[in-house]
Amino acid sequence: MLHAWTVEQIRAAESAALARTGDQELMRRAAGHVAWAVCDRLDPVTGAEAVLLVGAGNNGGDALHAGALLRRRGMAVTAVLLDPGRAHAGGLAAFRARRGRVLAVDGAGGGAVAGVLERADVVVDGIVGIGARGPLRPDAARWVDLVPAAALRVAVDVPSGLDPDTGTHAGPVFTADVTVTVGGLKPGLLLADDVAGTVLVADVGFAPKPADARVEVLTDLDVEALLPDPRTGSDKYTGGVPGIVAGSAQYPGAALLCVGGAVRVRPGMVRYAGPQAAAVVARWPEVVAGDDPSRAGQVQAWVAGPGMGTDEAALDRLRTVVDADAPVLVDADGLTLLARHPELLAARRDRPTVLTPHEREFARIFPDLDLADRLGAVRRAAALAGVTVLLKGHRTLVAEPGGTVTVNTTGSGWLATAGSGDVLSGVIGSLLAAGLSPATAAAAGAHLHGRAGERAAALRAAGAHQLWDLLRVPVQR
Ligand SMILES: NC(=O)C1=CN([C@@H]2O[C@H](COP(=O)(O)OP(=O)(O)OC[C@H]3O[C@@H](n4cnc5c(N)ncnc54)[C@H](O)[C@@H]3O)[C@@H](O)[C@H]2O)[C@@H](O)CC1
Ligand SMILES: Nc1ncnc2c1ncn2[C@@H]1O[C@H](COP(=O)(O)OP(=O)(O)O)[C@@H](O)[C@H]1O
Ligand SMILES: [K+]
Repeated sequence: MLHAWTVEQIRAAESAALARTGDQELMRRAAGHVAWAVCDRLDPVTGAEAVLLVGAGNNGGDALHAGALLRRRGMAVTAVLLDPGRAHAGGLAAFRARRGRVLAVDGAGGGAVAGVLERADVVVDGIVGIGARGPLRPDAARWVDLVPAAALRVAVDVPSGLDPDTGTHAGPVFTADVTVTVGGLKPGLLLADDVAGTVLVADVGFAPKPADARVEVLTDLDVEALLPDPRTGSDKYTGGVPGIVAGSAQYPGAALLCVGGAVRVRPGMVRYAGPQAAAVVARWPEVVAGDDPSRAGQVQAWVAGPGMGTDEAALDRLRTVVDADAPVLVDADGLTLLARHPELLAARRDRPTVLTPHEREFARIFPDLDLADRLGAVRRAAALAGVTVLLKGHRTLVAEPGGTVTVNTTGSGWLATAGSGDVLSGVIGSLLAAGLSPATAAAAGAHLHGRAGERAAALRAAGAHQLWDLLRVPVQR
């Protein structure tokens, strides 16, 4: 498992290390990682031109020390000092000692900066790191806007303009190919991967405690360990029995897609209870199907919602599963019904429950929560409703009422296809039935679904039903 920490937590861990090791040494270590990230991506290194955007804090100090190292590798390096009087003294001395070129934006050098940036092979962003307050100020933002897209763009610690805690950016932001982040991951880097690029964690000798992290990422190995395959002595019930309430005359395909997700994640038994029983069995002969969830027999977790419609019959089925003792996942039309009947959601408070909205569905159920900050919104939603909330999107987030959020980092745009969410809810239903906790089932399901989406992209396999075959492909080691 990977962990991410807030700025406050990073600062607390850093201050202990500062007392032990001293800030110059930490900075030199951070700079070493930045220089390595640059050299590893350039060919040839010697003779390449780098520009450092240097702010007034220690983030600029990291960049200047990195610039000194790049000079040693034979690069032409120019440091652009955005606040020349306050540039980090130790960093500037190290950089000058290596005969780096310095331009001050408030002096004669200001006019030359645009030209230097235009020619750069590499731009290192040391404008601000975790000391940033609010959106980039205009005097810094103007240089970010001039960074050429063709250059290798390397951010030190955090891309300037990006809020490290939330991944939001209200104004201009340094768009990085690589972010070398110091001491530990920050949540914003996970959420705004389009801004942070590849994230490398620079180990400089301190790290906050994993147990303190409130943001996590599952890895392939974590998920694989959660999915034990059948063993000698297993029977069809030991893997858990999911029950699926999905599909309608209007959306028959949703029943097949959702059931398919459930069947293909774990063997065992899947039940179906809805108006598409005949079609489900025709496609999935292993499924035990009927039309009434109250007469479905033993079910260890219910999934209700994909394409089920929002009429009285759908509402009756939803009431049945909400009243059930088993864990329940509600998706799609089921969420629309919950928004109209908040008493149904209140009835699930503190019981194993997962809601899987996309942003429009989320806004219907939690109209007061601002989705500009998705991490904050999903966390508040879980706390308000007292259930696990999975917010879909390019970065799917899973929040549990205790406040921990799992960020899913697998996936591809090929998942943005009708019915792909139906497959996801079936996958998670199977994992819930297998006994995983709501948050773990949701996060592991999103991870598997995302990997299937990546394989779909590689194979150019269009259509949500293609995901069935791609869900349980063994991890390559
Ligand atoms: N303290 C240390 O010894 C270490 C610090 N490290 C680096 O130091 C950084 C933190 O350093 P600082 O605390 O000095 O803070 P920063 O360097 O991140 O930012 C402070 C500077 O940015 C300016 N600033 C703040 N908000 C701004 C905005 N919205 N627009 C434009 N300018 C803004 C401030 O006026 C100040 O000059 C980390 O991100 C990391 O890169 C690492 O080298 C590890 C060791
Ligand atoms: N651009 C994207 N990148 C990665 N995953 C995406 C993207 N867009 C959507 N997804 C994923 O695809 C799925 C779509 O689900 P949903 O919106 O419920 O669609 P449907 O209702 O048609 O099944 C979700 O798992 C979501 O996270
Ligand atoms: K930065």
